[in-house]
Amino acid sequence: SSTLNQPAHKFRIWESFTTEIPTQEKGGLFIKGKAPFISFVLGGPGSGKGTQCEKIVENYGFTHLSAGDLLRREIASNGEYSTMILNIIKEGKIVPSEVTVKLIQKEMDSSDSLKFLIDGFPRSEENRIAFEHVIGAEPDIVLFFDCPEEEMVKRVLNRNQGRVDDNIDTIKKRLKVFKALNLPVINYYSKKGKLYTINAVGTVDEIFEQVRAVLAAHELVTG
Ligand SMILES: Nc1ncnc2c1ncn2[C@@H]1O[C@H](COP(=O)(O)OP(=O)(O)O)[C@@H](O)[C@H]1O
Ligand SMILES: O=c1ccn([C@@H]2O[C@H](COP(=O)(O)OP(=O)(O)O)[C@@H](O)[C@H]2O)c(=O)[nH]1
Ligand SMILES: [Mg+2]
Repeated sequence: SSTLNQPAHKFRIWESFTTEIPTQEKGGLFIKGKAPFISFVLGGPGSGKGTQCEKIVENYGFTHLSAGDLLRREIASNGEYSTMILNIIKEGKIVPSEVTVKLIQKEMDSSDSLKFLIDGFPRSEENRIAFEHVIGAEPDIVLFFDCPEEEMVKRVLNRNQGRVDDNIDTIKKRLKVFKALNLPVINYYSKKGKLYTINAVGTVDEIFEQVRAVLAAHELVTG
């Protein structure tokens, strides 16, 4: 489709105007001749991002990158940033963009996928800008799971995955951070005409029908 060709087309134009070798960070995906479709998946804590991403993967074969999962994997690896990341997650704050974008970049660069779901990122305008600079791409669409706070709190407290941040104190902090830092990102994509708001209340299947409609409009449901 024309959407899928767009980034590659842009890159070829850019390439013809410069003799410089692109930096390793910038546009790595395009250097490999790939022009993947990228969807960011946003919504407050417990809004159902991860659950719906799993459904999208099952049905349409996207590659799912959960920023939170990548950070939790990094904690478990006991690397140089493990303690720092753990402390930030416990406080419901946002890990420095440098760390998160690097983890996402590593996954994207080592994948041959042409369809990525980036779940729970960008969580701030700083995150968003860092992604644009480092990856050299913007999302094609942004799915926003819109859910009332009481419902999000209820779901997170029932999640039962042993997460250090699924307690009432941290949830309150995360909701504040969501409103202060993530809503501006959502507004940004709304103004750009890339935002698709999904009513995140209802059964998992009811919500997935709305997601399906958005993906169908982008011709992403065939393979
Ligand atoms: N539509 C839904 N109705 C009720 N519970 C849900 C729904 N979707 C997800 N959940 C549950 O709510 C919790 C949070 O969902 P999750 O997908 O982890 O959200 P997020 O990734 O946005 O934090 C999980 O325990 C999940 O099973
Ligand atoms: O890009 C990201 C994604 C997650 N987080 C941290 O990881 C936590 C859990 O994120 P996740 O997306 O897993 O939570 P969810 O919204 O799915 O409940 C967040 O509260 C943040 O502290 C972060 O700093 N940057
Ligand atoms: Mg999640």
